[in-house]
Amino acid sequence: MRTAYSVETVRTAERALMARLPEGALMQRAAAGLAVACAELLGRVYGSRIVLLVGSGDNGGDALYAGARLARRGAGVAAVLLAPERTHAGGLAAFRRAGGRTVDPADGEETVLRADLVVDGIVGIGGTGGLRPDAERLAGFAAEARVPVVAVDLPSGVEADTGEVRGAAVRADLTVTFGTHKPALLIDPAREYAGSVRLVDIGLGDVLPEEPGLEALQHVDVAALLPVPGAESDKYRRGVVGIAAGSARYPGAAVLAVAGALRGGAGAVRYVGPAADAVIARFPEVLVSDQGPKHAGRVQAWVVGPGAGDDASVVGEVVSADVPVLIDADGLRLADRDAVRARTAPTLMTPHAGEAAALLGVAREEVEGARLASARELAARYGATVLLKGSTTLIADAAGGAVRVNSTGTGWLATAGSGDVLSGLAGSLLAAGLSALDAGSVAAYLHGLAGRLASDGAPVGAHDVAEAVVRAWRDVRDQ
Ligand SMILES: NC(=O)C1=CN([C@@H]2O[C@H](COP(=O)(O)OP(=O)(O)OC[C@H]3O[C@@H](n4cnc5c(N)ncnc54)[C@H](O)[C@@H]3O)[C@@H](O)[C@H]2O)[C@@H](O)CC1
Ligand SMILES: Nc1ncnc2c1ncn2[C@@H]1O[C@H](COP(=O)(O)OP(=O)(O)O)[C@@H](O)[C@H]1O
Ligand SMILES: [K+]
Repeated sequence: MRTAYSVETVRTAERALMARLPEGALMQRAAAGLAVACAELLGRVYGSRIVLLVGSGDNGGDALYAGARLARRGAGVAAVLLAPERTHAGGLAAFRRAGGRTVDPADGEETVLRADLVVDGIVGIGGTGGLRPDAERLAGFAAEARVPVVAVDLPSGVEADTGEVRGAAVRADLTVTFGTHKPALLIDPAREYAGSVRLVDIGLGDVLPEEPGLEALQHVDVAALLPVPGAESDKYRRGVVGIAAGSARYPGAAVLAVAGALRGGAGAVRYVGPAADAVIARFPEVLVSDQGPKHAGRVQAWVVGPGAGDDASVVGEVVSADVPVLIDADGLRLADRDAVRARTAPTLMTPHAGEAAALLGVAREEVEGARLASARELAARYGATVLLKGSTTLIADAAGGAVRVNSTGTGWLATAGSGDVLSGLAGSLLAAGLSALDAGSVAAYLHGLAGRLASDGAPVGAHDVAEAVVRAWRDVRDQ
C-alpha cells in the first residue's frame, strides 16, 4: 500500500522525530537522498552544471545541503537565491564551504539556461497558493531550458494537501519526497506536475499514525482482495450481480455494464431492462428478465443507472433493495436523495466530475480543482461510498477514514462507455462480497490496468477494456 499523510500530520511526526535526534539530522537524511537521486539522473556528476532554485524555507535548505554534496563530487553548482537575507543559514554556509556559488535572481535566466539539471527548492510543504511572481519567473526559465527538473519534496506551487494547482507551479521530471508521500503526489492535477516520484526514508515511519489520509492499492493489495472460488463454491455462493441498465435509446450501456460484470468475479449476472435481446445476443450466459428489479430473482448486489435514460421507477426499485447497490450515470440524477441516504445496506456511487458537480450543486471546474474535498463531501452528504472518476480516481467512505486513490489508468480510458464497464465490474465485486470501498478501489485498479493493456498507446473502445480485464486480473494475481 502506498500511503500519503497531510502536512499537519507530517509536521507533528517530524517534531516527534526531531526531538529524538541531533539537530539537523533529518535535513541531512533528506539532502543525502536528494543528492543521490540527482546523481543518478545525471549519470556523471563530475563536471556537470547544476542550478538550485532556493526559496526562503527548509525546502531551500534541503536543496543547498544536497548541492553541497554534489559540489564536493565535482559538479559546478550555482544557487539562485530568491530571498538572500532569509535563506537557510546552515545550508548556505555548507554550500559555500563546498565551493557552490550564489547567483542573484536577476541573473537567473542565463544561469538556468546553461544548466544540465535544475533542482526546485523554492517551496515544499510550507507553500500556499501558486508561485509568487519572482518564483514563477524562475520556474519559467527552468521550463524554457528543457533540462531535467528535480523537485524537492513537492513541485513548488501545488497545494500539498489537496492536489490542487491554483496558479503557477513547477513541472518536474522527478520529485524526491521525504518521509512519506504527500496527497498532492497522488492526486491530479498536482500529480502530473511531480513527474516520477521517489520516496526517501528519513525515519518518519515509526512516528506517523497508523491511518493515513490517502492510500493507493498496489498489485499485492489487490491480489489479496480478489475473490477466488473454492471447493465449496457454486454460482450462487460466488454471488449474483443484477444489472438494471440500458434503455431503448442506450442499449449499448447495458451490454457494456454486463461485459464488465462478467469479469468481476460474481458467479452469475442477471440483466433487467429493455436491452435484453442485445445483451443475450452478445452474452448468452446472462440471465435476463423484463419483469423489473423486484421480480428478477435474488441478487447479492445491484448496479443501476448506466444508459438508464429517464426511467426513475427502476432506479427507485433498486435503491429500495436491501442489498449493496451501485448507482452510476443517469441513476445518479434519477435517484431520490433521501431514499439513498436512508439506505442501510452499502451504497457505492460512481460519478465523474460533471455528475459530482450536479449532485453538489457546484460548477464542474470546482470539482475538478478540489477532487478530494468533493469526494469526501459527497460521501458524507449521501451516507455512501463515493468513487469519483477521472485520471486519478478517488474512493471515499461515508465514515471518513483513508481515501483510496487509483492512478493505474490512462487517458485512453476517456472513451464512451468505459464508465459502464467500470460500474459492472465494481458491482460484480460487490456481489462477490467485497465492501463498497474495496469493490470500488479494486474495480478502478483493474479497469485502469485493463485500459493500459488493451490500449498499449493506441485508441481503444470500451468493449476492448472489458475484454482486457481478464488479463489485468491475471497480471495482478501473478505479480
Ligand atoms: N521539518 C522537517 O523536519 C523537515 C523538513 N524538510 C523540508 O522542509 C520543507 C518545509 O520547510 P518550511 O516549513 O520551511 O517551508 P517551505 O520551505 O516549504 O516554504 C516556506 C517558505 O516558502 C515561502 N513561500 C510560501 N508560499 C510560497 C509561494 N506560493 N511562492 C513562493 N514562496 C512561497 C514562504 O515565504 C516561506 O519562506 C519540506 O517540504 C522539506 O523539503 C526536510 O528537510 C525534512 C525534514
Ligand atoms: N484522463 C484519464 N486518465 C485515466 N482515466 C480516465 C481519464 N479520463 C477518464 N478516465 C476513466 O475512464 C472512465 C470514464 O467513465 P465515464 O466518464 O463514466 O464515461 P462513460 O459515461 O462514457 O462511460 C472512468 O473510469 C474514468 O476514471
Ligand atoms: K520544491
